[in-house]
Amino acid sequence: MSIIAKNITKSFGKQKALNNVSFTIEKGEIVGFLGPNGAGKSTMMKILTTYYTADDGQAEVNSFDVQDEKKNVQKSIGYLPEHNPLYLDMYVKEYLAFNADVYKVNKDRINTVIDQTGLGPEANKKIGQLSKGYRQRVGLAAALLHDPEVLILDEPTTGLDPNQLLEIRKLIREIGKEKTILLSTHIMKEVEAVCDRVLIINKGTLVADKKLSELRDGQDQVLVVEFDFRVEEAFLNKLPYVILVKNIGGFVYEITFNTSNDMRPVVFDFAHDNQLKTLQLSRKNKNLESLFSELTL
Ligand SMILES: Nc1ncnc2c1ncn2[C@@H]1O[C@H](COP(=O)(O)OP(=O)(O)OP(=O)(O)O)[C@@H](O)[C@H]1O
Repeated sequence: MSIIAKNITKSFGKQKALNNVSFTIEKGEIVGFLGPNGAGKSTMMKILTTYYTADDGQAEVNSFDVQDEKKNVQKSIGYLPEHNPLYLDMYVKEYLAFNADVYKVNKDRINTVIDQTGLGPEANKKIGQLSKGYRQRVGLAAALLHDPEVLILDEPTTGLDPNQLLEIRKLIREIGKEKTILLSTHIMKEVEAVCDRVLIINKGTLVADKKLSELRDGQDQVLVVEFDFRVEEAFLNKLPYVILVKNIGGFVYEITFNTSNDMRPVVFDFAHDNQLKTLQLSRKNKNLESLFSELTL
């Protein structure tokens, strides 16, 4: 297991930033840490990176305890903080060499991480001359210098334009082939584009831990059906695989089925056989967006 968090609690004065949060992340996973502003994402990341100490609970990175084996945890982690602190007057290579000194990393690694993050064309410029997207690449390159097993990225695409955003996401996916990645964001599309799994946190509490594939191919299927006449809900309950029928106004019903078979033709035939006309029939899948708003509103 690359990351283990067990019952982590952390308060700032009266403000409980994290309340009994537990999760595990396996080697090689790319996990999105999703939550509204102030949910506790950065606090959790800072505990994992040893910047903060939890009030309660225990955490491990790469089998090292974040409290008792800080040095080993730091060696195992590459961290890109939310406000990536770069020295704008330094040249890219100079900055990476400076970091290599701090981490006592062989200078050969500089060219490797420059290649890995696609920084080549900009490597001889001053950081201050780079676009925000390239500055993020510098941050990623610095985080990768000591070849850590785990990358912790705090909102890595904030402030990037749509093209840079796609490029950085692609890069993260590429890096994720070799590393375990935990990245925080409040952009659902980001999680869908990059991650294998999502942890949703709200007001310091973990409210969901789901594989993206489960969300995509989930068993529950929700259909929104509009008939030309009122139908008793008990009548619609006769449909196969039905688990829930809800009238959502007028003659419109939300019907949940527990099957991955497409139920639209079945509902259409059922209506026809019972002298009903189907005015609308659409599939409303439980996607990340609906799950997120259900859990964090
Ligand atoms: N150093 C601190 N001192 C006092 N309160 C803090 C500190 N760090 C975080 N908090 C509070 O803890 C809560 C969680 O903050 P945190 O930064 O972890 O949230 P977040 O999910 O990362 O939010 P955002 O998406 O806005 O970055 C917030 O209410 C925040 O104000």
